[in-house]
Amino acid sequence: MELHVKRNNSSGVESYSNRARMLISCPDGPGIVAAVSHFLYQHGANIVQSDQYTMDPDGGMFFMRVEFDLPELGDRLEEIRSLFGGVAERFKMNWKIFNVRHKKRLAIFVSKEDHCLVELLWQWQAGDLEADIALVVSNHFDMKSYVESFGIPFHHIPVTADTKAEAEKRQLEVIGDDIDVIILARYMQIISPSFIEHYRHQIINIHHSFLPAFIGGNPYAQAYQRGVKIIGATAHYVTEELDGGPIIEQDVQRVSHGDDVIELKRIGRTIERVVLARAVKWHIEDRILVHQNKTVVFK
Ligand SMILES: Nc1nc2c(c(=O)[nH]1)N[C@@H](CN(C=O)c1ccc(C(=O)N[C@@H](CCC(=O)O)C(=O)O)cc1)CN2
Repeated sequence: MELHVKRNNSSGVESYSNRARMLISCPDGPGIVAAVSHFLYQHGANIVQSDQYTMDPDGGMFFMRVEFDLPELGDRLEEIRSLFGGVAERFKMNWKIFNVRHKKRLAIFVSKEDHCLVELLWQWQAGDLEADIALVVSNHFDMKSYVESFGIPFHHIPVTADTKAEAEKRQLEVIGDDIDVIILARYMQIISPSFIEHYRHQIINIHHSFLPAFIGGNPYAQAYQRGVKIIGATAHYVTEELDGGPIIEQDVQRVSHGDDVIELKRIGRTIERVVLARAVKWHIEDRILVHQNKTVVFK
């Protein structure tokens, strides 16, 4: 079987050897940007990008994303994190600092539909996804040979209503402890609350409708019955509320009365794969902050 040789999978990460990203959310107030930028200046960092947003300025929330270069980052990151704790405490911040060189590790879950998985594999192979696809998990064998042709481990873990708890236990075992994000690429199983608790806001699903329309199963059939003139897809973080998690990205496409369910699904597949890939890329690039059940996405 021909192995899909990775082209240009460097993704440029090597050229960012001292690049870090910081994500911050906290109660809004004066002086936050000054405190963060002063702290970074004090410790020899050079800010290369900075974005911020205030939700409901009167006593609302403040969100910030900063990219910066810091000499000897690898050796100094833990010290910087420890020192920043004082600033964070002063402003009651939730915050994270990421070393860009540490590529995120993805686990992709898939059932039988291939288009979203294929899109992610193509983008990864082309070097457009700055991450490592550590493994693919599926409750069916359909995608095994295709996944393994990329040199990626494929784990078949069957799931039934009666075996879901055991199956999820096995899934957690094969995932291990160093997966940063799980992508449900048309994985057609409801994830349990206990599994979600392990990976809060680290599981991204693609729902094949323009949420909140047509929640649950068979959204294209629902759309056809409703006689819609637009269909869409929604990428969201998975929560206990089915298809109700924080929305990351959406897109739509016009349709007409002459498009039956098969045609709606065909048109929808292109939307789904593009929307999911955008959401995964933004998560990998640390562009997404979640507050209550909404996201702030610094593009
Ligand atoms: N806890 C959550 N789990 C999942 C979510 C979510 O938002 N929260 N999104 C779904 C994806 N999905 C629609 O996009 C979806 C998938 C599966 C089902 C469903 O009813 N599955 C049945 C089994 C069906 C089968 O075996 O073929 C089930 O799990 O009992 C509804 C919606 C992914 N999971």
